[in-house]
Amino acid sequence: MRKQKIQAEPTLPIYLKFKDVTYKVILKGIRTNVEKEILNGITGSVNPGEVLALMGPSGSGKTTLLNLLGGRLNQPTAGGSVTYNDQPYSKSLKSKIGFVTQDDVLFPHLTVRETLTYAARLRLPKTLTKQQKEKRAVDVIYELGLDRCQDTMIGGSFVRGVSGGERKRVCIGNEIIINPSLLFLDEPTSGLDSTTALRIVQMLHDIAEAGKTVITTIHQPSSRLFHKFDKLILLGKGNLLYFGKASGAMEYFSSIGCSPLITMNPAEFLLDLANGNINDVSIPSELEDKVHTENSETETRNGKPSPADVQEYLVEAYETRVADQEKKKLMIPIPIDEELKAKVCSPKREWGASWWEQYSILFRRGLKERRHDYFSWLRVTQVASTATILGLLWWQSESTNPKGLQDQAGLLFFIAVFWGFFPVFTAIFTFPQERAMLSKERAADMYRLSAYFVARTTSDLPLDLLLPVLFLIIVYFMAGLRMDAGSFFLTMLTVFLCIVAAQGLGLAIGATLMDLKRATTLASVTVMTFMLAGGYFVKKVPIFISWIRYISFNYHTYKLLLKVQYEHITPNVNGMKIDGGLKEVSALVAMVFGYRLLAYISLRRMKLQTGA
Ligand SMILES: Nc1ncnc2c1ncn2[C@@H]1O[C@H](COP(=O)(O)OP(=O)(O)OP(=O)(O)O)[C@@H](O)[C@H]1O
Repeated sequence: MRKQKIQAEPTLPIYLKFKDVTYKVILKGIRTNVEKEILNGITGSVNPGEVLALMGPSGSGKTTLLNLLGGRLNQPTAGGSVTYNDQPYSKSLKSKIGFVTQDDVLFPHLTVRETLTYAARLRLPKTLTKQQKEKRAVDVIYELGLDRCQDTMIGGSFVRGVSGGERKRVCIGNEIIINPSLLFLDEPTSGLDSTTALRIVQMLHDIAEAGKTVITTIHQPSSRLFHKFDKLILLGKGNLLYFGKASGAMEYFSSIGCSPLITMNPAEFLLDLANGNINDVSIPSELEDKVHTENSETETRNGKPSPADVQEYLVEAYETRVADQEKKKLMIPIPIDEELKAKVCSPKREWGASWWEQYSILFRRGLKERRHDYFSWLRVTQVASTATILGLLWWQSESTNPKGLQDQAGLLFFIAVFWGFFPVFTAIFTFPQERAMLSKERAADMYRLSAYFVARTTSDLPLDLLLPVLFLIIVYFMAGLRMDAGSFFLTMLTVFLCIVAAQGLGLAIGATLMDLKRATTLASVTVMTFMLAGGYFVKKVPIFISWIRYISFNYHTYKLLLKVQYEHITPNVNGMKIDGGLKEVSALVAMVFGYRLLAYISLRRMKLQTGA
């Protein structure tokens, strides 16, 4: 017999009501800005124990409405009222809301069990012990039927992992682990076969039966699936075409004169109507009359009303027959006492773990996830083959004569450039996936940004060392650089500082520019400028751009490498004075912190942009 289940937070019954919800976006035009109405006066409600489905054609505003109801679109262009137990949205609700987004944002290299355990440890309240949190993750695994794949990696585009349905269930598990009172799901069944989809919707039904409020968008449900929903909202181009019991939808539409002429899946019929497609659908005389009057003027529509006419008719019919009645229903007070009502608006935000716990969980998770990136054969081969080619080109090079010295300095310059370029681009390319995860987890208040940032920086360090060590061992001995332990380790340290500084710059650029193309362009231009100002090609840099040298990690790395290799034999190489070792080290250390700080500020700003 399995032991008693761990209860996360007790379920708080939440009655969600929304009245005349509107939402607009301002589209920037060449001359003037254009306003686009996305939602237009949506009213409805959903109670604990019910599943509300949002249906409508693509682009009808389902996701926008879901985000608004979930408190994820606090824009000034949103209107109307949304209340939770008759109270407005407050930040404390975040710990009671689960939000499953349309895209499955998960770390591909973690197993199902690891994913849910980390989520449990970060999200469950501090009052539970580590063992209790881990037990809760195991309970959720069994609840969702994921026990057979609990040790399988999630997988992604390049890694084979769990199936689409299992992945979706992991995403749902990530949210139900906190026992949310209010659960939002954006298209939880898209891309799944009908049996798996039915299993997921049945699961939502069971979750609601346990006293939770569930709201889900759904694209094209089968008829079996459609009957699992308690309430339904049908949207068409941002307008409300129906709100009420899902089982009463067909009756309502037949009462306004629209019924299927052949046997049809109700969902298919409703979507056809919302699209204005009335093939195989009987239409009311008012709509037919409209066609006759209009056709006598234009003669264009083969005796059928246009989709816009159908829409207009459905919106009007709802407005005149049902809307007022539903708005009145919203005025009825909810059947819970004041104390429970007040619980949704406590101003305190509670973290599931202390700063140190957050840091240590994120550190371990970062190591586990990114070690696959670092140990990928592609990267190891890339670095090892570059090192071998360099070793062969500079095979046992001499530094005892001026010609040999000049050649060898070229190798040092290349090392400074390679380890300046490579980490910037690695950071830019790996960040988009992480950015999606960061936005999602921060929107759910899983951890502090500072804990994430410090964990990310420190978990990268041991991994950052491995590839340069491999690189330097190959190049150093093949090219015959200065043979003593001190010089070898100082060279290593210099390269390491350069990498950490470059990574900070990559992170900062990646977080500032959301678009990968623009980020890589800016990174190329920046690193190229740093490289050119690095003192190899132009010794006397014009005064007005000489400041670039001070922020160029390539320049300081190159100078330090020269100092480590040739200080004992010559005062300058290619006209570049060998001096100021400590100055260069300080500059590199300052850049390590400076670029990281820039990255942190960019991440903070990114947080504001996503509204998280
Ligand atoms: N920030 C925005 N800027 C411009 N247009 C937007 C914005 N947000 C939403 N839209 C537009 O609003 C409409 C509704 O979008 P939404 O994503 O809510 O639709 P949907 O019903 O969920 O569609 P789908 O089923 O395809 O996911 C779309 O036409 C979309 O292009």
